[in-house]
Amino acid sequence: MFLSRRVVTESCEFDGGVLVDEKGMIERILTRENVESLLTAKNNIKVIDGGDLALMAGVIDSHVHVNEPGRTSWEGYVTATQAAAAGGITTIIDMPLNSIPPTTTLENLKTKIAAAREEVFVDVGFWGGIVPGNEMELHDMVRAGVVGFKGFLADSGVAEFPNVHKIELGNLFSILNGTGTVLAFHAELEVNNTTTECEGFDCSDPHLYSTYLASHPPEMELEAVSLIASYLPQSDVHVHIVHVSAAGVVPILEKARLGRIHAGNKGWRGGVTAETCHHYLTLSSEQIPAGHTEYKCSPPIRNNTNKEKLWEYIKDHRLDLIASDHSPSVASLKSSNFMESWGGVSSVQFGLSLFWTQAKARGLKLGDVSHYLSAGPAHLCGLQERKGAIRPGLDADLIFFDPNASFVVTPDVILYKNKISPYMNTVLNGKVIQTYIRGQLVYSEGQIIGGPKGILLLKDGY
Ligand SMILES: NC(=O)N[C@H]1NC(=O)NC1=O
Ligand SMILES: [Zn+2]
Ligand SMILES: [Zn+2]
Repeated sequence: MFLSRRVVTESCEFDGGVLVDEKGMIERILTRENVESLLTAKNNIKVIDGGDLALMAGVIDSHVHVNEPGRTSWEGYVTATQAAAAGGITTIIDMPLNSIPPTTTLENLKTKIAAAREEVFVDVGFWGGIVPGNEMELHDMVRAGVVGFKGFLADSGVAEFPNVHKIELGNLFSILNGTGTVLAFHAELEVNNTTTECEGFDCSDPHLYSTYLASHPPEMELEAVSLIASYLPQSDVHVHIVHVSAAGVVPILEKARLGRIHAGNKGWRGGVTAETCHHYLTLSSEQIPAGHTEYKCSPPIRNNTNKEKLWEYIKDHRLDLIASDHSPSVASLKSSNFMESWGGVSSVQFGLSLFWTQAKARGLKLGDVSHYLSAGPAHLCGLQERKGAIRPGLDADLIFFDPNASFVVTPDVILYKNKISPYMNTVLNGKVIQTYIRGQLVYSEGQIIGGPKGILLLKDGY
């Protein structure tokens, strides 16, 4: 039995307890009064009392690049999942690219599974990847239990994961129709001579962030999302836009969602959703110093006005979930040159505190955290009957969180492999005190507890 003066759900907070069964599932939610009478009636119930700490559903980070096997000097299952546990994340979903092989065939998925098994400290699910020519693999990967597929519309940054071409989109949508899977897009499309290289525009100083920002204008996102939206009327596939940076994407998606709802789509959010990431909600282009490529990601971090617009959409429930897009690399790929450096921000460990720091300052509540960081990603990944909330029948993936504590991001608190961060030496509000997966303690006050207890979220037999 977990006790707290502040049990948090999406819709309310109360003084009470969460009773967990021997399989690690939530059996009952109790008010303090009912806790007292149950404990009086039964004296063999083990009690874990968090006192005034908030008891919340564990975070689900649906967008993490683990990179194992193949680029394990960048990240790996042990370090990524330990960092996740320390950050109050109880499930991550591994992105299909940057590992070698990428998760683009059933065989490759099995290679990933073999690398991950026995190594994970939180539960791990998998995205499959879409590249030109792997259409025949998609149904097999759905049967194995991938949560969905991610494809790019522009260069992915790694050679073994080429992007999908416009001409292939129609076929892709029809192949996935009726499978119930999710089709997620990295939505950037090269427009008006934009390129990721120093071609076609003034690139005199590649050490300035403004040079990189100018090479990835909002139109790249808007055009990509408009193109994807044009396929929605003929399809029932759940479409998800990952890492939205340009706020203008949101109204385009809403129009597409409305169209689908009018056409009778009964799926979650009309089968059209979008996420944004902690870096777009915390950082702005104005503050990025020359040469500091730990801030480089794609799509890029935009200006403060854009950031505040994203927050407006969050307050109005016009975005669906928030993820980290933890995409680390070795330090040697993060030089002072924005045009050449690896694009990816490392943050898997800090998402909850990053979000809470900003959300609290804007008057949001812990229930909003559970909505965007737990329930939303659970829904996207088809895990809503298993994870993402404090509700009877779900896994007891729980955290004790101190919303009033703060800490400084320093190399010694970072558990992911390459200790690079745009948040280095900054103060974050809200501290994860303990993390439990399926009722078992995996992290407590700075320490990982015991060996890997995570499982892989796949269909039976995989
Ligand atoms: N290849 C890769 O991980 N790219 C990621 N990095 C990033 O900043 N956005 C991405 O999609
Ligand atoms: Zn991406
Ligand atoms: Zn990514």
